Amino acid sequence: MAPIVSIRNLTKSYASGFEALKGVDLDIEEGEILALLGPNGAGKTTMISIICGIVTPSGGTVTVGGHDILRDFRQTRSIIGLVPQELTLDAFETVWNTVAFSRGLHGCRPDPALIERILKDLSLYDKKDTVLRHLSGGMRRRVLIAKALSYEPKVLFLDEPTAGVDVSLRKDMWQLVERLRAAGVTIILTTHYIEEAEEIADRIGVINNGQILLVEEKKALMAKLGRKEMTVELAEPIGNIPDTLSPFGLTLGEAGTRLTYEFNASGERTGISSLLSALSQAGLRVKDISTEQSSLEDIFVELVGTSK
Ligand SMILES: Nc1ncnc2c1ncn2[C@@H]1O[C@H](COP(=O)(O)OP(=O)(O)OP(=O)(O)O)[C@@H](O)[C@H]1O
Repeated sequence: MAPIVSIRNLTKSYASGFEALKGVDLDIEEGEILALLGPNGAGKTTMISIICGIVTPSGGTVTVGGHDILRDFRQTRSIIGLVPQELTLDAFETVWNTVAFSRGLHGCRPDPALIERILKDLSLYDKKDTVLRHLSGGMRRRVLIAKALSYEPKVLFLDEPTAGVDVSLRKDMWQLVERLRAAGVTIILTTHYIEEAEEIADRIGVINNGQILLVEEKKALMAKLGRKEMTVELAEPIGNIPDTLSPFGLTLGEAGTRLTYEFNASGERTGISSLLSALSQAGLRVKDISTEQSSLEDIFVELVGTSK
């Protein structure tokens, strides 16, 4: 199946001469959830803004649903929803009118039943007649999402949807993203919460200094780059690691009772059983064993750190 969003050699230089995007290539598949991770200033918002028609690209092409974002901007914008980072809402309008008006703006027929469902899904229905300036920041963020959903986009961009929101709203948001995916919506989100990407994304893209460092299935990424560590607690301390254990590349902790073994969790052989028998042959008694896997956060920090 052709990708729903296809980005080729996308560049952006701002008027200041700053190169925010330096030749980005990216395909986004229909129905997937892609999380874009990157430090502040990496170029995430610039990329999303270009796809949504808010910023003009300096070079390259982007198609959405097979349509060019510049030539066929009406078609592409009608299938894209954007929940921006900044809260841009009319403070004196009611929740209902804001959301219903957004649907009209996108040329869709009025559909009060749909608006009602969206507001209920976002726990906003009891606030439907409240003017926006009387809502909390978290509620206003929900209104931004309701606005973007009001015209039933096929592709939804969420630019840091949970920045500054409380834990319960974050969990609600994750559930909503799941429901939208089940309904076939493609979702691209940027986030600084790596835990969020780990929780909901199918694929992870890492962007830094205007370049995509990698795009990979979350599970494959964790398996490929994730290292596992096994810690062995010895019953009695040792001064040195016996020579017979040297092939395992162990490190000995300060107290002489903790041995650490690093292994590749996705490899055919982890070497754990041979290590355990070598320990017993060396006459070392094992008190406890634990393993730890590197998280997406460790992987991200390492990737961005080495690309500087
Ligand atoms: N209008 C502009 N004029 C000049 N430079 C800009 C403009 N907008 C953004 N930039 C610069 O482009 C770079 C990328 O910004 P962008 O907002 O795309 O990053 P981001 O990855 O979304 O960051 P954050 O995580 O902080 O939102 C930054 O260095 C920013 O200062």
